[in-house]
Amino acid sequence: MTELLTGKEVATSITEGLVKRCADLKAKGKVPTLAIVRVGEDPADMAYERGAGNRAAKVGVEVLKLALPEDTDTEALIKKIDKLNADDDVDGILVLRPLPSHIDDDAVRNAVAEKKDVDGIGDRAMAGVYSGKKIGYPPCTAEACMEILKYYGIELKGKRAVVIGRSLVIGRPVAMMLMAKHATITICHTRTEEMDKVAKEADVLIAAAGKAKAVTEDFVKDGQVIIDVGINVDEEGNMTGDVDFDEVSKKNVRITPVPGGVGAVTTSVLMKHVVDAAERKL
Ligand SMILES: Nc1nc(=O)c2c([nH]1)NC[C@@H]1CN(c3ccc(C(=O)N[C@@H](CCC(=O)O)C(=O)O)cc3)C=[N+]21
Repeated sequence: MTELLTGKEVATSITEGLVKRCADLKAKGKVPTLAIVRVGEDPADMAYERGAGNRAAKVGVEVLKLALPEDTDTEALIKKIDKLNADDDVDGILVLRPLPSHIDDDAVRNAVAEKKDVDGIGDRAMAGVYSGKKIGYPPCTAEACMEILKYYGIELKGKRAVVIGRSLVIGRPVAMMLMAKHATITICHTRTEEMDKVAKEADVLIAAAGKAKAVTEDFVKDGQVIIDVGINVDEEGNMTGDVDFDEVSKKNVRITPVPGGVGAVTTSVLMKHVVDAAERKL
């Protein structure tokens, strides 16, 4: 039987303390504020913006939305970010990515002030994840995966974790965070041979391929825990993960749904980072 590892209760447990912390901040004259910067109208970005907005409203975080046209250039985007860096009211900055290909992603990533980099996109934040030092914030999605595993009491020590995807946004950082919890990690990517066989050896499988239905029945075995990080939006606007859910759920696995899984937790982790950043200012 398939068991769903739903994000809702994980999200609730993360946001529980945040409402009071926000109220306390406001009593001291500080309104915790997140700026969301979006370039273009990618449906995954829009979904995140919507999800984050809803979560922020529940917690008491103020959201400032900045929507820029698809043809915005690197210089103009960095100028906007610099303004937010200098704005004392803004505690956290989330730049939705991937950015359009004409924009210099490296320059933008590192333009966000370290103390406002609540999604850990800058090199300094990444160094923190890789060295295990507390520098900045880890990427929210990677932390969301770890929160789900923790909430459901899934043992990592000595276990085999296979991550599908090597992106800076999720694949690499989540692998480091799994290793920090003493899992033995394998990272698969587009050039991996016999990926299905590698994936099948996992006790915990993290699907972050960035492709709908990339993980089929052949990738999974009974007893596996599957964390589906994918946010794919089809022509009809329906959101699906990277796992072929209908096929995979025939097996005896524990799996996160999409929507209602990792994404739902990501927005809560984001709010936690914003509240942390706001408190550090006082
Ligand atoms: N710098 C950056 N970091 C990201 O983590 C990032 C990004 N850019 N760009 C876009 C993608 C996509 N993404 C989502 C996260 C949560 C939901 C989410 O809240 N989903 C709800 C449904 C929300 C709704 O549809 O209203 C759910 O899964 O239950 C959706 C999408 C993060 N991403």
